Amino acid sequence: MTVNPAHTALWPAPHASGAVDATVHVPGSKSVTNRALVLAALASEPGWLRRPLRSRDTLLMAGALRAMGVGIEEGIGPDGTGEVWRVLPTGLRGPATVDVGNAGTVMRFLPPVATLADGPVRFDGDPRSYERPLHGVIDALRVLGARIDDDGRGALPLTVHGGGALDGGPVEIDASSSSQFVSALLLSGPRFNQGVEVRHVGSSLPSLPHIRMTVDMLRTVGAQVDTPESGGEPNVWRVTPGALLGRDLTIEPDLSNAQPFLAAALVTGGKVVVPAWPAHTTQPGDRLREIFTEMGGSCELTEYGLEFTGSGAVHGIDVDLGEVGELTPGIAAVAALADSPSTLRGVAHLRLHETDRLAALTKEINELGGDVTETADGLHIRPRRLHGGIFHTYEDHRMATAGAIIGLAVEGVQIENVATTAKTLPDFPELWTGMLGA
Ligand SMILES: O=C(O)C1=C[C@@H](OP(=O)(O)O)[C@@H](O)[C@H](O)C1
Ligand SMILES: C=C(OP(=O)(O)O)C(=O)O
Repeated sequence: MTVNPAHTALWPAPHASGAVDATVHVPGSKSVTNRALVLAALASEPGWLRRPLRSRDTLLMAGALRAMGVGIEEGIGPDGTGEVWRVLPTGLRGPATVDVGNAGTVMRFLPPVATLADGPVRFDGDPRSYERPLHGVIDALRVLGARIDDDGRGALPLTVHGGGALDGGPVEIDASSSSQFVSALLLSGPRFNQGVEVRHVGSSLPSLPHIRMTVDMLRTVGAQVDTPESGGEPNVWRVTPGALLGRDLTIEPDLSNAQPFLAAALVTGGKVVVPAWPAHTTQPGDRLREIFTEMGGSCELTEYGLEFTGSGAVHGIDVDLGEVGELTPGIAAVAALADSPSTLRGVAHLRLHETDRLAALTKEINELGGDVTETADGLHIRPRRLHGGIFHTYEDHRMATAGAIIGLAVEGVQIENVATTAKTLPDFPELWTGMLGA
């Protein structure tokens, strides 16, 4: 077996010698970019994405759509203000091969798209992608009329035998392991002959803001969507069949990727400004304004962006993160440095994310001298004096950024495979050292 040297490399996490004071331009949102790509590919006319995120997950999405015949031209905007991608939809083609990497958005959002292709589309990905839940999408698509070959586990790898169209209609799913099952079916829903009606029948449903993001973006491209919030039944989303418009969309900064930078202000008692923080957004990262304020900071949202200031004190928190699970690693890192214990709840489904995030956070923080225990649905974190050591990342971008947060306050932390941040934030090491003025 060959070992990728990048995966074993150790990155000395910079220690902050004082309060940070920086403006950090955070690249575009992964979740918005990948939804925008899918919707543009399904539209009946060309569309544009301004300031898309260029990272492993979004390049995998673009590559997969290209493999199915979609034109995606990458260029620079006429005003020189950043990247613009022009998406030229076509009749979707098979045979095609899709590499999903370890991108939840690619492995879940694209099998429904592939049912519309005129031939087989083979899906494969990183070893971890075989373990991540996909049954909600596979089973639902079969009910809606699709032919899918998998190995019987309801997971990757698989082949969707696109027939050029899909009946669609009503379907029940259990999306308690991932909100992305619901988003996946809704995003392609307008292109199914009968649209789609998704009824979630599971015990809980994580990441609701991400489902709202899907609904909002569908409506922006002209789809008609009925939701529990618009007066419909609880846990039922209905998408009417119809053509989608090509739009000119500007992608918001990734607020979940803003997290480590805001955390830096919090743990060093400094100040970080994130320009272009949206006044209204469905991104879960917007909840950081409230969560990090409760943990000791304060913030001001202006037309320019978000200014977040640490007070010098960091407090523990008792919080249900079920709606904003992807914020858990960064919150756990801050909680390990706080002046009181924390309980993070509602995130059992994180065991099936990029890695088992609850186990990984527990192990890595404890190996630096911490006192973290796993609960059935989260973590108990009792802050202790931490020491340096290797912080393993398990090919999880948010483990790497969590380790960097701890490294600000604890000397001698080394992050193994910081390059794994390329999943959603390839510039992380440069942005981090830039913030610290190094
Ligand atoms: O739809 C999306 O863009 C996402 C939904 C969430 O997934 P889960 O509901 O599987 O947690 C989130 O954690 C992931 O980072 C992005
Ligand atoms: C869970 C995450 O990613 P994915 O889209 O692969 O599910 C994440 O980014 O925290």
